[in-house]
Amino acid sequence: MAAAASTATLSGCARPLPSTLNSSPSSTRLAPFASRSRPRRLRAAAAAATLREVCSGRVPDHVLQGAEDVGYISPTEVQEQSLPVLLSGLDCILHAQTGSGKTLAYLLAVFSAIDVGRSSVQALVIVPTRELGIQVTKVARLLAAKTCNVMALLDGGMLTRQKSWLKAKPPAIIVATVASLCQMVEKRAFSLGSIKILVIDEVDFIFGSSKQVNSLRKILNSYTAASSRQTIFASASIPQHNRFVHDCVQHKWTKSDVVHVHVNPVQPMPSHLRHTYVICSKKERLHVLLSLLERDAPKSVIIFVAQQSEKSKRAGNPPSSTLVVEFLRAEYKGTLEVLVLEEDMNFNARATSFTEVKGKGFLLVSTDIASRGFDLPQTSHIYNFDLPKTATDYLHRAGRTGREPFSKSECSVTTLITEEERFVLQRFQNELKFHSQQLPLESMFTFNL
Ligand SMILES: Nc1ncnc2c1ncn2[C@@H]1O[C@H](COP(=O)(O)OP(=O)(O)OP(=O)(O)O)[C@@H](O)[C@H]1O
Repeated sequence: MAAAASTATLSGCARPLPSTLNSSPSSTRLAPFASRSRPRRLRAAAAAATLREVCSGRVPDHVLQGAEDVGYISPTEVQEQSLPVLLSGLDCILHAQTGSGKTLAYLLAVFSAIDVGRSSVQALVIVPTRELGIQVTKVARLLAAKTCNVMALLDGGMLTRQKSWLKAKPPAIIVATVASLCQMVEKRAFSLGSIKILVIDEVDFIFGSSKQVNSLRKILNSYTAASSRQTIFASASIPQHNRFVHDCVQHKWTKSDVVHVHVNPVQPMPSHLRHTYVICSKKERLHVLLSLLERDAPKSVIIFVAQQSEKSKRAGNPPSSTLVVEFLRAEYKGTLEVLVLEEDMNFNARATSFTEVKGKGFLLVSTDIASRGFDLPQTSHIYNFDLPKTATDYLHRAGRTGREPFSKSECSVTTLITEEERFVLQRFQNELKFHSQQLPLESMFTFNL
């Protein structure tokens, strides 16, 4: 259907659109709710533009300079396709592969919307985890180049101290987790009345969390109103996205002319990842993992484990993370440091693990807490020690590697499964349209249990 529509007139748009909106690559689908029956396409841009050209006149120069200083010269595909929409002030659902550069795209929109001369909270970026919040804050501060304050209101933060800072000198931009934000608003530390732009990153994850969804609805509908702000939702996975676009308008989470920018709709999985799997028994798994690490000699690794169930806790079993970490600390002879990250750790320990993985080779054993938004571009290998629960979880775990946008070097994702789990992995393959190759256990591993 998208191929049939050749131009994007975007009926119902609140503001005049930049001329680049009439010319865009074929992979973008624009589905303004006002004309939902026919998703629209943009025509291909005449020539490759730089990030500065794409943002021309709409993003302050110092912000673009900051971006260039860290090497963001050419826009990634999602930036090229979404920035004309985002910088025109339209509400947007930013839907593109993991590692495709959505963060910079929405932060550029933030800087184009705020007035750094005003002393009020004007932009709010909501993230699901403290770790992702730290990362986004870092990029926002880098782009702000000290022209405005960026505050992180994150779970495990020093909220009492931040409350007085908020009152004394409101930051222009706040990056927050849902719980910490609501706590502050309910304590009347500040109001969201002057918010011009609201971004919700990993939106499907936050909406999918029973703990967070009610608070999120308050942020969207009670503390602020869609009519007085620009709203941006971002994720690599938005299941039933047409339904979601419909709900956005129906529940007034966005305005009615919200635009769905969907890059690579046919192939949600980044193409330069190599997927393999090994079939082994539960008893063999730790040894298989060790053999793979010795064989692959990875630069940096994330090993994903399942979060321990309440039932398993009650039965007094150790969680997978403990099993893997203790085994690797005893048996792994490589140079990478073995670190752990999981929900049950206290925030100081989480912060230490997060800081330590930055900037050096690591072997991080983590639950799905590291699967959303974590940007450690040096990660060359992912191992699923425990099978992810859903195809979406597989997608986000796999997307922690292959994150250098203009590099095509192959990164790998290896999943350890039992014979009975084979069909689950097959289902993920069908849903996400990727191929996974079996590594034969017997020819590769020489351990005796
Ligand atoms: N224009 C650019 N040029 C070079 N590198 C870029 C550019 N934009 C983003 N990057 C880099 O690409 C990597 C991935 O970006 P980002 O974290 O925004 O991805 P994402 O789309 O949010 O992924 P996920 O869905 O996994 O959260 C980061 O390391 C970032 O620094």
